[in-house]
Amino acid sequence: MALELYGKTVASRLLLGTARYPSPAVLAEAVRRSKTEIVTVSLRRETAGGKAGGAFFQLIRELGVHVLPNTAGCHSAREAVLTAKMAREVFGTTWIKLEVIGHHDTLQPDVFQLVEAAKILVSESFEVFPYTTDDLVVGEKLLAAGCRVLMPWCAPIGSAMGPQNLPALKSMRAEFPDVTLIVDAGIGRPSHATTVMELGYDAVLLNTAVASAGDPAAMAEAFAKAIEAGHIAHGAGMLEPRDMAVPSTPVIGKGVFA
Ligand SMILES: CC(=O)[C@@H](O)[C@H](O)COP(=O)(O)O
Repeated sequence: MALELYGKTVASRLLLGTARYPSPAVLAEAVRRSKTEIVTVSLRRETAGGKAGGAFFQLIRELGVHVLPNTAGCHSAREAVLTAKMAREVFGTTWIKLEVIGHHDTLQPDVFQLVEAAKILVSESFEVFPYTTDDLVVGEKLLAAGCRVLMPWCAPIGSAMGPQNLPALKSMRAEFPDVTLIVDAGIGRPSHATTVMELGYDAVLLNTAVASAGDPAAMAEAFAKAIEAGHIAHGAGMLEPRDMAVPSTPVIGKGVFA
């Protein structure tokens, strides 16, 4: 079944970041092979970098996918709101992936500033995708602010560590059964993506694991397949692990050779 995000429907459950690719051509090929329909773009990083600017944004527009601008690099609600407004002008979208970084080493979100920024942006008709921790109370506050999607981390951005707290991700899924939940950040391998999709997550957003792979386009395809596999497996109803062996071959009616 397709994924619905603020009224837009997409078939792919992979959202791809656009930073750190060896070249624009490799980025374009990775997007094609992944079959993603949504890419996230850092307005701040690109405008600050100078060299990319307009040409990079032009490339993104030509990919023919939905653009989810992000506020990467912002450290306060004020900065994030300003960046979101610039992104709305540049990309003509009310979607915004809201990142407000609070900790230098872990890039952990500042959840207080995040909630404040979300309230302001929702009141200004933005459709907010908040990058958050796996904290249930923060999740509730973001939903109360008007977010209809939550994007918990599974590990620090760029760490490739994969899910560090599966019980917390499970609780989040159980607590918010009707909310669209997208794991964002820290995924390192396709198997990590499958694991979170098997928990019933709706989608995965990742960047570094694809962009920094030896062959980013091939890795993008691997992630697309892994995410789809996890999604199908969740819907198919998986067995719970058991302590004891259960014979898979029936013993009734077997021949007796004394
Ligand atoms: C591209 C982007 O938005 C990142 O901030 C995002 O959180 C992805 O994280 P990884 O690079 O760890 O996949």
